[in-house]
Amino acid sequence: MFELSQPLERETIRINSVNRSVEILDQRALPHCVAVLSLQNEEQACEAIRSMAVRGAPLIGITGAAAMALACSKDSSNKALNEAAERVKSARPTAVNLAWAVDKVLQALLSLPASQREAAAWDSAESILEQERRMSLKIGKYALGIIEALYRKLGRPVRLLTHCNAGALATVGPGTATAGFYAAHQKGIPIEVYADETRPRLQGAMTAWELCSCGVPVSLIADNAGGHLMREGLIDAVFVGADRIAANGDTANKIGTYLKALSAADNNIPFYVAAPVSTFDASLKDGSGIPIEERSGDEIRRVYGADENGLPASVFITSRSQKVMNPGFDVTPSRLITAFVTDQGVFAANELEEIWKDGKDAEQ
Ligand SMILES: CSC[C@H]1O[C@H](OP(=O)(O)O)[C@H](O)[C@@H]1O
Repeated sequence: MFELSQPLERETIRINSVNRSVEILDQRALPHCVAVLSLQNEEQACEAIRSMAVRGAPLIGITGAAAMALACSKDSSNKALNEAAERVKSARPTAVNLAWAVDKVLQALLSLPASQREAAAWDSAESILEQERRMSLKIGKYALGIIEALYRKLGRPVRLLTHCNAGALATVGPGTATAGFYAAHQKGIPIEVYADETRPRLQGAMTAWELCSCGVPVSLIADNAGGHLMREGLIDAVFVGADRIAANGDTANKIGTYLKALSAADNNIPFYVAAPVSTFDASLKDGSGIPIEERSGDEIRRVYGADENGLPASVFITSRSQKVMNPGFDVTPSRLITAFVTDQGVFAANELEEIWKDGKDAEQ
């Protein structure tokens, strides 16, 4: 069993620019089975993103950058790099981090002579990994301020709800939505986390697993229980991640996030979106333009887990021909979001232009 002694850091992906290798933690069978996959080429990296062997907006961005390095090692011509960029960006459409990272690497390479491109591609991928790790840690610092203020006000453990996995498993640091949870726990501020299981891929079970492995008190709940807990006064704040945030603050995140935001608003509970600047998309004025990924219907028809021997297994919970719909994300309007906790500070929706006035890559 893979034991987490501390938030995963650089364990979800390893990029080695010396031996030109990429290894990922295969998340498809977590927490039952832990496997590390070596990605040998761009195609394998794209499949890892499509199949959600790697998942989480920042992490798929980093994996996209690694895919570009693998592609460049094979063929560093303009044509090959541009074609690879389009293939990688199409692996999953909603998280803007993927396109941001791929385009960042592509633009860096096209400005160089072919002889310098391979080394630069691997350096760029490693640099993006390190940048996302620093962003995750900074988000934790700002989120800690919010949680600590709640603790001082309440004088008891702070009860926090989160949806999906915007944790260490979705980044290369202590996560985005969970970054403040880890920071508060490490500072000795008592918290109790409630993690939505998050049908259909049940990423929330991974949130519970990673938090529990680090000693953070966490309860896994059915998605439909979140509103009830809020109405019963059992939740003090909600922290979620994001896949793409439009200029007005409309936020795409895992399906079900919008329902949690509605419940929070109806019960006057603060609702925070935690995300690095790589998740903001200023080119979209609002959330209507955010592409929503439609995933395989089998994710609804089947449940994936482990058999009595701990080996990956799945069972059908519907007829094999059951018609289903499986949108992977929804959009929460900014009016339902209390504030955005970023690596550059905490911003209300009407302050977001502060984030990119110096350019999205304010941190070099
Ligand atoms: C910091 S992870 C952000 C975001 O990504 C997840 O989506 P998926 O598991 O499909 O890759 C989820 O929406 C998280 O909130």
